[in-house]
Amino acid sequence: MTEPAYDYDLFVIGAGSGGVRASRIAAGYGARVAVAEEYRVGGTCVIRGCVPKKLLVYGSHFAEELQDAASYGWTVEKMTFDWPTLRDAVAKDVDRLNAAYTNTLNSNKVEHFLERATITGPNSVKLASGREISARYILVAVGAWPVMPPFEGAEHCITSNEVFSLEKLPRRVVIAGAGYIALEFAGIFNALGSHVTVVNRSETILRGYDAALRDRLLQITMARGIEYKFNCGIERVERLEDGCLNVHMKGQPDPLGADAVLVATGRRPKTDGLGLENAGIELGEHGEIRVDDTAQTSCPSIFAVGDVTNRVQLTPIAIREGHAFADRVFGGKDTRVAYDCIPSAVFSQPPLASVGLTEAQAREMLGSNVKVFTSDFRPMKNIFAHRHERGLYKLVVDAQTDKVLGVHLIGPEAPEVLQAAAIAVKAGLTKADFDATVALHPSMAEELVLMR
Ligand SMILES: Cc1cc2nc3c(=O)[nH]c(=O)nc-3n(C[C@H](O)[C@H](O)[C@H](O)COP(=O)(O)OP(=O)(O)OC[C@H]3O[C@@H](n4cnc5c(N)ncnc54)[C@H](O)[C@@H]3O)c2cc1C
Ligand SMILES: NC(=O)c1ccc[n+]([C@@H]2O[C@H](COP(=O)([O-])OP(=O)(O)OC[C@H]3O[C@@H](n4cnc5c(N)ncnc54)[C@H](O)[C@@H]3O)[C@@H](O)[C@H]2O)c1
Repeated sequence: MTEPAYDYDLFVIGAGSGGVRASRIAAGYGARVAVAEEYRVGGTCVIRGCVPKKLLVYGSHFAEELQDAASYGWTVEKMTFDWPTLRDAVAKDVDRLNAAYTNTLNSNKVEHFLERATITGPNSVKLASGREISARYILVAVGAWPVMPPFEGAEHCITSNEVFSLEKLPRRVVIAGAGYIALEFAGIFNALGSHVTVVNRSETILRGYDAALRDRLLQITMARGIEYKFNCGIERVERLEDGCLNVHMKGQPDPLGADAVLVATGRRPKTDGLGLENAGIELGEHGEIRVDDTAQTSCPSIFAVGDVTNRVQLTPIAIREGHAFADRVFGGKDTRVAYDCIPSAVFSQPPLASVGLTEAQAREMLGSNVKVFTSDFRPMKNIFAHRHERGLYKLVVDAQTDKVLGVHLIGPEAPEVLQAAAIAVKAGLTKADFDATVALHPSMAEELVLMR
C-alpha cells in the first residue's frame, strides 16, 4: 500500500474524536499512521467538552436529589458543597481517559507526536519542532475553538476551555449566549448555588429545538432562579480593584456585578495558521474546510472530518466521519455518513433531547399534513417530592403516511429516553407502531406510547 516516497500512508492532524477513530481504523487496515496533537490526546469531548461537562452535571444534580430526599424520608444534615473536590475529581477522570486514548493509539500502532502540525503541501506537514513529514494522505481533524466577540475587557472573561479549572466557585456568573454550552453551564452553576444571568443577543434560546420545549426550559429555569437578559449584548467588562467584574451591556444603564463571565457564543473551525493555503484547500465563509460527501477537500490527498468542517458539531458525528474516511480510503468500503435523524440533547436542568423534524420544520415542509401529539405530565418522582416541574413529550407525525417525523422531550433523563426513540424514527416507524407497543410501567418513557 505504501509508496516508498512517503513516511506514512496517513498523517492525522488532531487526536480528538474524529482523528483518533480514523487513525485506529486506518491502522487496523494495515496503513502506517501517525497523528499530531498540540494539546492532549482525546480532544475537546474528552478533555474539555462532553465528558467533564457531563460529570459536572451529575455532580451539580445532587443538589436537587438531596433537596427531594427529605420527601422520601432521608435527613441530610449539614449539606455542603466543595468545588475543588468536584473539579479535581473530574480532572482526574479526564487524566484517566487521556491515558486510555493514548493507549488506544499505542495498541493500534499509531505513532503520535505531542506537538502542533501545519500543512506545507499536498503530501507534507511540519511539526512545531521543525521536523518535516510526508504522507500519502493527510486528514485534518483539528476541531473548533470558542469564539470571543471583540468587546473591551474580553480578556477578563472565560470560555468553556477555562471553566473546568476555576479556582473558586463563582458566587455570581454572567453567561453570554443561549446555546448548548450557555444553558448547560447555567444549569450547573445554578444547581451549585451561584447566581446565574444569561445574556443573549436575541430572544431565542437553543435555536433549532422545538419551540414548546424551549419555552418549557425557560419557564422551569426562571423558576429555579436563572435570570435572562434578552436582546442584549455585552459592551464592556471591567475588573474592579477587589477582583470582581462589572459587565456593561448595550442599552442597560446599570452594569451587572459578576465573579466570572463565561462567553459561550459558538465555536469556530480551528483553521487559522494551519497552512491550508499551501495545499490550495478551500474554506467556507465561517472558516470551515469545504469537503464533499467523502470528506475530501479541494486538494485530493487531503481530507477533513469533525468540527473543522462545521457540519454538525457533535462527537458521534466526528467519530462516524473519521470511521467512514478510514473505511473508504484504506478499507475499500464505500461507507458514507447519513446526516438525517441525528439525535441530540442539551444537558440543561432539566435536560431536553430531540430527533427529527420539529413541529415548525414539519409544517414548513408538509403544510397542514402534520399531526402533533403531546404529553404534558408531572413525573411521578416530582409529584412525590412536591416539585412542580412538568415534563413535556411531543411526537410530530406525517398525517398522510403516519410516519413519526420527530420526537422532542424535556424532563428528567430525557436524553436516556430519546436514544431508543431515535431508533424508531430512523427506522421510519409509524404512530400506529408506537401505539401498538405495550407501555413499560411505571416510567416516564411510557408516555411515548400512550399519546392519543
Ligand atoms: C463544553 C463542550 C461540551 C460539549 N458537549 C458535547 C456533548 O455533550 N455531546 C456531543 O456530542 N458533543 C459535545 N461537544 C462537541 C464535541 O466535543 C465536538 O463536536 C467533538 O469533540 C469534535 O471532534 P473533532 O474530532 O472534530 O475535534 P476535537 O475533539 O476538538 O479534536 C481536535 C484536536 O485537534 C487538536 N489540534 C488542533 N489544531 C492542531 C494542530 N495544528 N496540530 C495538532 N493538533 C491540533 C486539538 O488540540 C484537539 O485535541 C461539546 C463541546 C464543548 C466545547
Ligand atoms: N450537548 C451537546 O451535544 C453539546 C454541548 C455543548 C456544545 N456542543 C456543540 O458545540 C457547539 C458550540 O456550542 P455553543 O453553545 O458555543 O454554540 P451554540 O451555537 O449552541 O450557541 C451560540 C449562542 O451564542 C449566541 N451568539 C452568537 N454570536 C454572538 C455574539 N457575537 N454575541 C452574543 N451572542 C452570540 C447565539 O445566539 C447562540 O445563542 C454547539 O453548536 C454544539 O454543536 C454540543
